[in-house]
Amino acid sequence: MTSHSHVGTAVRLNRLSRFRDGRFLFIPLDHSVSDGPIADAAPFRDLVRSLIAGGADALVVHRGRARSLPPSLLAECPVIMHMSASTAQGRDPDEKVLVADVEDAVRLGADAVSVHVNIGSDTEAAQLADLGAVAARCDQWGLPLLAMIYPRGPRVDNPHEVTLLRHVVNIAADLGADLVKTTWCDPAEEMAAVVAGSPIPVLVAGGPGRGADLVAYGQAAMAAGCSGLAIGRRVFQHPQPGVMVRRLAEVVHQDMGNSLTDPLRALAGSS
Ligand SMILES: O=C(CO)COP(=O)(O)O
Ligand SMILES: N[C@@H](CC=O)C(=O)O
Repeated sequence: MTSHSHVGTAVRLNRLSRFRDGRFLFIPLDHSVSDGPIADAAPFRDLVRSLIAGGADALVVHRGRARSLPPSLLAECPVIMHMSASTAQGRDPDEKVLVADVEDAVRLGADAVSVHVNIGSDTEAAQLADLGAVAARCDQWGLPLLAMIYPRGPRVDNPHEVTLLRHVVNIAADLGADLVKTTWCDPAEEMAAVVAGSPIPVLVAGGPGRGADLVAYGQAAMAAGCSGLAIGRRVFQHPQPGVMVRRLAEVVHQDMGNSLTDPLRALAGSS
């Protein structure tokens, strides 16, 4: 497990890993702001139930969305409160702005916060300033910070290029994030160099529907040394999201064999 000088941060980082093995399967559901609704209200609650039952380590949601879910449900799985927003309809969808503060997360009972930064965007400087400010606030509260940091914008030719990805994960670490989520590397074997160059655990995002098998994708990421997966669309758009989470949980927590039976049993009971 990651070492951390702040006890609160270390305790919460442990909670973010269901089996306390330093591996993470996060399911981001923040797309309702960036891209549009994920599901109607009642089906959304059912989706959350199935993701938890399937074995997600934590869910990433915006502040208001978390408040719309039953506290009893939220108590079953750590929540990472997302603090950044932009929409596909905006003048510049790469321009992420802060829409919450760290104290909101504390009031919500969240176990961590996340901030999105697009390196190479026209507003990179403001997003970096936001990341640094949130990192300082997280230090005060002992709350882990997940940086979602991508090469994305008019100055980025290839967002999957290894040198660029090595740079962005180091920016996240240098500015004070505890975990970094970025995009996959192309070719995939070079992801190991991204992980090796990062002083903090690296999680890989899913991206929109791609041809390759998602489980194989997860296996390749873990084999490259990633500490986990943060996969949104390809999980919640799957015909059986709970089943897909279960398969990915087996990939992420591969040494936890028998322990996985608990969420699996819960999944069977909820279907
Ligand atoms: O973390 C993510 C969005 O915040 C990744 O989501 P996707 O897997 O849909 O790209
Ligand atoms: N953080 C994500 C939101 C969902 O897709 C992004 O902007 O890419």
